[in-house]
Amino acid sequence: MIPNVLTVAGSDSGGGAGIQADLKTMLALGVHGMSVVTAVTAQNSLGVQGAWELSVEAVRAQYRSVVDDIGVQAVKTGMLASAELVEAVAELLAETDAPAVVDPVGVSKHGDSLLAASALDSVRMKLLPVATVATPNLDEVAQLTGVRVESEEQLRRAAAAVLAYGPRWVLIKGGHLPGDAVDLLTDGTEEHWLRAPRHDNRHTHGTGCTLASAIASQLAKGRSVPEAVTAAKEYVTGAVAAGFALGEGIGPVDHGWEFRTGS
Ligand SMILES: Nc1ncnc2c1ncn2[C@@H]1O[C@H](COP(=O)(O)OP(=O)(O)OP(=O)(O)O)[C@@H](O)[C@H]1O
Ligand SMILES: Cc1ncc(COP(=O)(O)O)c(N)n1
Repeated sequence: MIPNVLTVAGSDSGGGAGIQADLKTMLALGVHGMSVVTAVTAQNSLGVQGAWELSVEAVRAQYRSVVDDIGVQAVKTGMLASAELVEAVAELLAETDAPAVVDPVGVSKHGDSLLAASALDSVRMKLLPVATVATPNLDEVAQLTGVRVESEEQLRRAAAAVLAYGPRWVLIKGGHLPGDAVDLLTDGTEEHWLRAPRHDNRHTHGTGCTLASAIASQLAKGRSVPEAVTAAKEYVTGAVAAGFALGEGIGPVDHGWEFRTGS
């Protein structure tokens, strides 16, 4: 049986991040991808030119249509835009019997805000507690916990601060630190350091979305959290290495890099 994976996220018209990145990743990893659109963005390699969020009613209806009939083996969340949407999605996740990968998307790679400042408390108190794995980057860690990370050793402190809000596991993404691309996965007991060479490629639009939906895809296939994150890290590292020079600015990672190898 092919597992079903649901992404709850924003649309990126440029196709590098958000819903589009998630569905491409799911196809590449052999699962059936489905989507709940939370917001529509006008976006390209230069930045976000506009964003329009959907109503709570529209988000709930999409979610229920998928879950009630088709069923899901894992859910991934990305851009949720507002406190109302964060709270509605947290409630839906709490009712769903499947692992949830929560990417607490705050700002785009260009610095455009994708989450209202007034939603941060809802992320902390409602969304993080229902996450199987939360995957903040260093800016999101600082926004949510006040912990600033400037070196690998400080990733531990960041992880503890996020775990205090209740996710089962946290993956702190160190992609914005200099040197190797090092992430720390921990549940407060076990620690897994995921290290990959940094690819000197500016086409990294969508790395976070790609990693989180790859984790959800692997969890849906029945892998444990450490196994899923290890496989997802390999996939995103290959996608960054292959990144596309599309547009005038930051191009996307190549979600289909494995199909193109050797062609
Ligand atoms: N230049 C790079 N080379 C290799 N791996 C990278 C590079 N940049 C980021 N990564 C890896 O990509 C994954 C996503 O990390 P990153 O810190 O970029 O997340 P993010 O900021 O949430 O992404 P996004 O900006 O797409 O939201 C991590 O596993 C990180 O280590
Ligand atoms: C709809 C949407 N979701 C998420 C991101 C984050 O991705 P990035 O930080 O690579 O711009 C984005 N830019 N757009």
